[in-house]
Amino acid sequence: PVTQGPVWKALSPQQDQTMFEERHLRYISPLGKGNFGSVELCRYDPLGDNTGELVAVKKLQPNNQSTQEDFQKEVNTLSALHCDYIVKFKGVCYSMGRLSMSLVMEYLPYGSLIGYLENNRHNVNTRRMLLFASQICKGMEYLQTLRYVHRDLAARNVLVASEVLVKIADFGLTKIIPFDKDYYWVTQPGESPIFWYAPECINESRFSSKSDVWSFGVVLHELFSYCNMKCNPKRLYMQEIGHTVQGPSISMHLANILKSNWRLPAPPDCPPQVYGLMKQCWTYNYNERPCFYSLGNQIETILQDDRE
Ligand SMILES: Cc1cnc(Nc2cc(F)c(C3CCN(C)CC3)c(F)c2)nc1Nc1ccc(F)c(N2CCCS2(=O)=O)c1
Repeated sequence: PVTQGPVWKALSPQQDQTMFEERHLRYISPLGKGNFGSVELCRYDPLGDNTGELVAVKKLQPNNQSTQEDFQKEVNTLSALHCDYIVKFKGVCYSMGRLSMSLVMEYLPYGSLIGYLENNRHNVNTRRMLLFASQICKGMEYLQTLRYVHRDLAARNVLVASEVLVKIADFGLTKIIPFDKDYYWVTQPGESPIFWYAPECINESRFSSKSDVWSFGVVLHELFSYCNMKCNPKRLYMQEIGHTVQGPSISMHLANILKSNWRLPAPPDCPPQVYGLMKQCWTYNYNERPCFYSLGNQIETILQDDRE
């Protein structure tokens, strides 16, 4: 007799942990809004007795930028990532009425790194910043091994899970590098965070893990500036470019000052070794930039030295 292979039993909604039924998803409060859509704090409470868990639910804001298809790609991306330093995917919720889908993720109570550092700058010391930096580095190293390019690494997209743990969030712009190349060429650059972009992203829309390394250098700058609005990257670049420059020519001016080797200045009281790391990330030629593995080791070394 022909032996039957394993018969995959279709999971029922209750058994499938990644299916969230809308009727049990209790809205609590808004967490954030942007051109990406909106993120809300909800409690998933199937027992109806408030013992359910808190979750962060991202709803798609159907507008010209992000389409249902992009959102589906974001869901697929996040559901494939399993790393302590990347926000956890929990599932999806289909609201049948509106035929729309929401992305359900773990809820990180401390919010984005920007708000956290602004509100806690007095009790976050160099060691803690380096701990956060090494966690972001490990998350990015994990992404790189899966051939993902984040393309929007910035302090606003890093969330604080606890006093000693941060996680990378928001994979709305993440792309997978095709198997036969080591970069991703973007055709439709939408709202671009150009002040976190490497030169090759500005000039050729060429994205790779090495351009994520450049953005990591800008995140280090934000970290060691305590995400202070007065010296955030956009402000510092615009001071150098000149506030009279407007619109599309900003990226040309930005590309020029980077070409002439101007870089963001060291944040106040920034340890020289840390500024040295930033400068490595901002090497003009992407082939000469360090990889996340090397950056992680250098951060560990600075943490060791700091301990002695
Ligand atoms: C997945 C996830 C898990 N936990 C959390 N916790 C969280 C907890 C919080 F108290 C806050 C704030 C803290 C400050 N007060 C005033 C309001 C609530 C908060 F903003 C977030 N947020 C998540 N996502 C999320 C939320 C909101 C977002 F704007 C963005 N994004 C931003 C750029 C693209 S983005 O979509 O990544 C992601």
